[in-house]
Amino acid sequence: MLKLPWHMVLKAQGSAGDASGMALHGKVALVTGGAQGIGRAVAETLLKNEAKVSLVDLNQSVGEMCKKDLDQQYGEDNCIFIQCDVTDRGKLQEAFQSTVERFGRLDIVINNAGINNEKNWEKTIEVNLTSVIKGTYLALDHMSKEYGKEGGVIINVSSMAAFLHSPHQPVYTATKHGVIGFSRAMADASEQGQYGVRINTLCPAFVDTQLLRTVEHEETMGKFVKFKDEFKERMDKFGVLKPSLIAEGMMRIITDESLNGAVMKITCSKGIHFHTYEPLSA
Ligand SMILES: NC(=O)C1=CN([C@@H]2O[C@H](COP(=O)(O)OP(=O)(O)OC[C@H]3O[C@@H](n4cnc5c(N)ncnc54)[C@H](O)[C@@H]3O)[C@@H](O)[C@H]2O)C=CC1
Ligand SMILES: CC/C=C\C[C@H](O)/C=C/C=C\C=C\C=C\C(=O)[C@@H](O)C/C=C\CCC(=O)O
Repeated sequence: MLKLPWHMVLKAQGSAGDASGMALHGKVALVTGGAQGIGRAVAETLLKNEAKVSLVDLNQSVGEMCKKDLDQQYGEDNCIFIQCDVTDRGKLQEAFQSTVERFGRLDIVINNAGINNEKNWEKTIEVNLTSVIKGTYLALDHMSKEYGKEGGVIINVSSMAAFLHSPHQPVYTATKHGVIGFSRAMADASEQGQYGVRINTLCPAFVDTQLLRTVEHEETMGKFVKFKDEFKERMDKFGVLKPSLIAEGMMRIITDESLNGAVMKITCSKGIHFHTYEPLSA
């Protein structure tokens, strides 16, 4: 397999770039939480690289606006928007099925939808962890060679909160730890079971999206809102990333076929890099 350095192959989002941008022609991606923020950024980069994209999101109005914008930029037949609550197993299953029926295949799944709500912490677990598990299993239903499919790649979105816990978001932090553990275990299962599906995790630091603004509000932070000043100090200290850099990291995971079980970290201080784990000792 010819392996070009990934930056030679892809058009980064938002830049003219002189890369061929043909890397993903004919590929189909499903992005949960794709209507805004990080999900929209990666959807744009996927479309720029000639993939077809299924935007799966709870927010009907924002999702329809996102699709309208992307249609204008990339043509009307290259993305669809499916209104779906990822915590609704049946609806999520239908979203996957509709995507395959519309585009004929599925190659890339990005379980990105997430919330930050310490008041309704059960919902946070449902969206950030349980639905990532559901989305991973549905992705395997449509991509795994164990079911006669052609293989593919899954990106589950965690956070640097899994490496630098904070008193402001204990349950959010727990869900992001869980995403890493589940994804690494599933990557091993995929390798040993010869599913042909690479499963990787992405851990951004602070990113300039709507989610980051929830830290100000009692209705999302509950009693932990009293720690918001410390949280904002931490944001000042570590900096805030652009969604486009997260999209760049995701494209690297998608195009580097050597990556399975990887935990990519993206921070202002170190950019795109990977967490290394000590080998298990007896
Ligand atoms: N913004 C940040 O600082 C960081 C975000 N992340 C993670 O990145 C992912 C994306 O977050 P952002 O783009 O920042 O947030 P965002 O709030 O801008 O976008 C999240 C999208 O997910 C959708 N969504 C929420 N609940 C849903 C549900 N039940 N079903 C379907 N869609 C749903 C929302 O409608 C929204 O369009 C999340 O998993 C988040 O935890 C990780 C590290 C840092
Ligand atoms: C309301 C906002 C919700 C979520 C935002 C996000 O998911 C939370 C992020 C929490 C922590 C971010 C930490 C950022 C750390 C860095 O930028 C590093 O450069 C330095 C810190 C530690 C490095 C630890 C390591 O790399 O293992």
